[in-house]
Amino acid sequence: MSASRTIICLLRNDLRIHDNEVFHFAQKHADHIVPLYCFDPRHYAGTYKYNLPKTGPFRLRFLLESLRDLRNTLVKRGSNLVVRQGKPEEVVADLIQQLGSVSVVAFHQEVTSEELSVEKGVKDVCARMKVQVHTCWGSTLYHRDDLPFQHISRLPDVYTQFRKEVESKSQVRPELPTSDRLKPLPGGLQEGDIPTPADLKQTEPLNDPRSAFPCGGGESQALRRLQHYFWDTDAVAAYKETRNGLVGLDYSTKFSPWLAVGCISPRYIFHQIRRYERERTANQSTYWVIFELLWRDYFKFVALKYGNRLFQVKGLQDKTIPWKTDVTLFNAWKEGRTGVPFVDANMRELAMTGFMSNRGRQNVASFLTKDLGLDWRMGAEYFEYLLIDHDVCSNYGNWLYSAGIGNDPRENRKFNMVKQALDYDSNGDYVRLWLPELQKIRGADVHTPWTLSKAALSHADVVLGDAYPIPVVVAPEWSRHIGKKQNDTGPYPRGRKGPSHNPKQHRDRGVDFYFSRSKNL
Ligand SMILES: Cc1cc2nc3c(=O)[nH]c(=O)nc-3n(C[C@H](O)[C@H](O)[C@H](O)COP(=O)(O)OP(=O)(O)OC[C@H]3O[C@@H](n4cnc5c(N)ncnc54)[C@H](O)[C@@H]3O)c2cc1C
Ligand SMILES: Nc1ncnc2c1ncn2[C@@H]1O[C@H](COP(=O)(O)OP(=O)(O)OP(=O)(O)O)[C@@H](O)[C@H]1O
Repeated sequence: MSASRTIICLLRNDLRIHDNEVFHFAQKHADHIVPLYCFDPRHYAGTYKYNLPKTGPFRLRFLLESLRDLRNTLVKRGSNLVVRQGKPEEVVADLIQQLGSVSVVAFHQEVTSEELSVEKGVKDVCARMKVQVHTCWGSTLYHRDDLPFQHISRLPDVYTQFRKEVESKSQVRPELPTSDRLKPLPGGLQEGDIPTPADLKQTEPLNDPRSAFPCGGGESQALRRLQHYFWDTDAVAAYKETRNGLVGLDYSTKFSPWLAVGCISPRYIFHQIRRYERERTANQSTYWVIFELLWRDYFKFVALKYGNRLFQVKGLQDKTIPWKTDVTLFNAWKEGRTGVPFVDANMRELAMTGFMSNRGRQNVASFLTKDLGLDWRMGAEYFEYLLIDHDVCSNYGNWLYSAGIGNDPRENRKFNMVKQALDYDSNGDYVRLWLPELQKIRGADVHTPWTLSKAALSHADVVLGDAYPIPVVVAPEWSRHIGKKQNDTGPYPRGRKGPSHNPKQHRDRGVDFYFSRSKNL
């Protein structure tokens, strides 16, 4: 009789049992399976350039919930989650030594250099200890091996070209089946405790009732979210119309935090969409979820193509831009105190909840890079710290795109903060939700407090430069939109003539007002 074979499944961003190739492989080839998660101390150190904490409180809480959920699921299926604190390459070496029966270490491959160096470390240990390594690919909709490009260096630099090629030439693979019972742990192995935030010297975040992402981590929650968004409410059938929303849970899928740690498989989402299209309705909205998931794929493949250039100041285009590193401006941006309400509301939402809409992210990124001229990596690292859904490729890829040194073929694209605010928060409700100090400014005037007269401000109990800042910058192009699309009369009661109805007057007064006050900055 051959000796018992144990396979260690090293889990990282694949915290699920559905459509999980690592488990699928181990179930086929092992007598015993060790599902292993390591709390890698490097994830709790500082970010690369600006030394911000690498894992913030919202993401940590979400991760701990995801691990507890995975452990429950594994226990129900006759297994358990083994948890250790330490570098994966060292933990794996200890386990191989301790168990004596390990034949293979299996894991999903990642694409960026920190993760690749962990993989190299694990491979080196395995080679030394004569244990095989089995690697899988499982984080994208389209499998890396199914891309229609001869080599990753041929990946198009423009998303639309990539999308058209994969959509016409590649197929999304079927999901892998999941076993009802998993092969057990080897005897005598301690599962280990899932740490608390305090064990990792982190704090427990508050629950803000305004959060657009009031959900918990874990595969069960992810599957429930899809059930809700697709099957219970049909919200997916209106996704394209609602996806640019700012308030509430259902304006977009909110799959991103679960996707980031692998609680849900993109292939599973894809096949559920196809089923929904067959059984309920197929429209632009159902397609658009796939369109957005393809952006996520694209940034992973971009990271494969460009390696560490994803993190470098000159970006993918090797462009030298004289970025500033002004800490006062950076702090104003971080804290939501730039004096530009649409930016500040988004930044405060992020700080209070770990989430921000896609519309918000595009705007605050454009503001940081184009209006403030700050090093894009300051923004990317701050997002890395705080975002509940941080995904290294999507985050750095989108930041490069916003900074104009990534995959955007258009030159000098810059968002107009006032136009964006008026288009996407036309009545100012989003801004008032996050900036209570501006609550009494009615309607869309809340987007441009610096253009209001002293009387209007005083009527709304706002003193600029005191409770709310004077803008740190006012871009000339904003004035084109001031006074437009206002559904309300601003801080004036209805029927009384307010100051904001004549765009020209408003513009002139706004600019004068700002520049007269700006001397005090
Ligand atoms: C500066 C900046 C930083 C970002 N950082 C991240 C990040 O760290 N992690 C992350 O998952 N997304 C990031 N995004 C992309 C996007 O904002 C989020 O994926 C989206 O807001 C998540 O909400 P949702 O799941 O409801 O998205 P939906 O609108 O429902 O989209 C469905 C899915 O498509 C994918 N997707 C949508 N838009 C994008 C995009 N622009 N790029 C890549 N994938 C996309 C996501 O997986 C998302 O869950 C960033 C965008 C910007 C502009
Ligand atoms: N998953 C990740 N998340 C965040 N940052 C990452 C990730 N992977 C890599 N990086 C960062 O990006 C950096 C890449 O930048 P850079 O090319 O300058 O590093 P390098 O290749 O180590 O060279 P150098 O020695 O010049 O710093 C890495 O050192 C790492 O800190």
